[in-house]
Amino acid sequence: MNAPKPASPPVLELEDIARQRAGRPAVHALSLRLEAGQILGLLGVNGAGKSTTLAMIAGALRPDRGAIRVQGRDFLEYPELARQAIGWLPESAPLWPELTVREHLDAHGRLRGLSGVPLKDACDAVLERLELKELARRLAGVLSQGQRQRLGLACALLHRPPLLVLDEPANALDPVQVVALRQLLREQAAAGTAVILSTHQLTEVTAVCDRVAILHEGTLRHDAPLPADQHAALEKTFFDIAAAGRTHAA
Ligand SMILES: Nc1ncnc2c1ncn2[C@@H]1O[C@H](COP(=O)(O)OP(=O)(O)OP(=O)(O)O)[C@@H](O)[C@H]1O
Repeated sequence: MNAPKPASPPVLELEDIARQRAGRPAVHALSLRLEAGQILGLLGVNGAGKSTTLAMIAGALRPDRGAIRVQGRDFLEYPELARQAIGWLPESAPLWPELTVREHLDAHGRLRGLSGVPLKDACDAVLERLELKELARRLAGVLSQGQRQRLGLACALLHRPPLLVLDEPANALDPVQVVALRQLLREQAAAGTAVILSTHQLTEVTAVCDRVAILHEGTLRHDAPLPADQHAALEKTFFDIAAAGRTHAA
């Protein structure tokens, strides 16, 4: 008799992670799991700990405590995983003003082990998908905010990582590009990519996420699937959590 196949580990697993910033807890006792093909929206008021959480997942900030596993492997033991398994869009995409759009993509690809034809094909694919083809030779220093954001997204997608970590991905995008981004994220999820994104916009979450987590004062207060047509219910949950925090802080 065949032995039962072991279930594959979640794409991302956070186990009781915590991080202080400037001597104060920014993220506290945070645990969650993200499976292939899920789009998780991380909501929270300013300072709730969203960017700190995403930076820890991306390997840019080390947690003070807890474990981060990507595809079942401990992230702190295998930091190279960060480059290979994760596509990260930080809050403001760090770009070199004197490099062109294509040079950015080329550099990102090389850092992730791509070269030759696969690198060229990957760059062409994201230039096309993010509508950056016409801008390929333009210097990053003269891009508009929305174009910079699209270049940041292209860098995150380039090496086709199984996990996308996107901090405010709709920032600076015009309404047409916001809709295009939603479509892109749905495509990624349909292909099995797991996505975690932070936003202040409840509409972004209800438009594209199938699960929502709400962080408040560094603590996970809500983590639940998000069925379609749940905007009103999510709005109430979010404001109840935010208002309770205000009463507590007053
Ligand atoms: N570079 C830093 N140095 C010190 N403290 C920081 C730094 N960045 C963030 N913090 C603090 O950590 C806490 C969490 O901030 P974080 O940026 O993670 O929140 P956020 O939910 O992403 O907020 P926002 O929605 O405003 O971007 C806040 O109290 C913030 O002041």
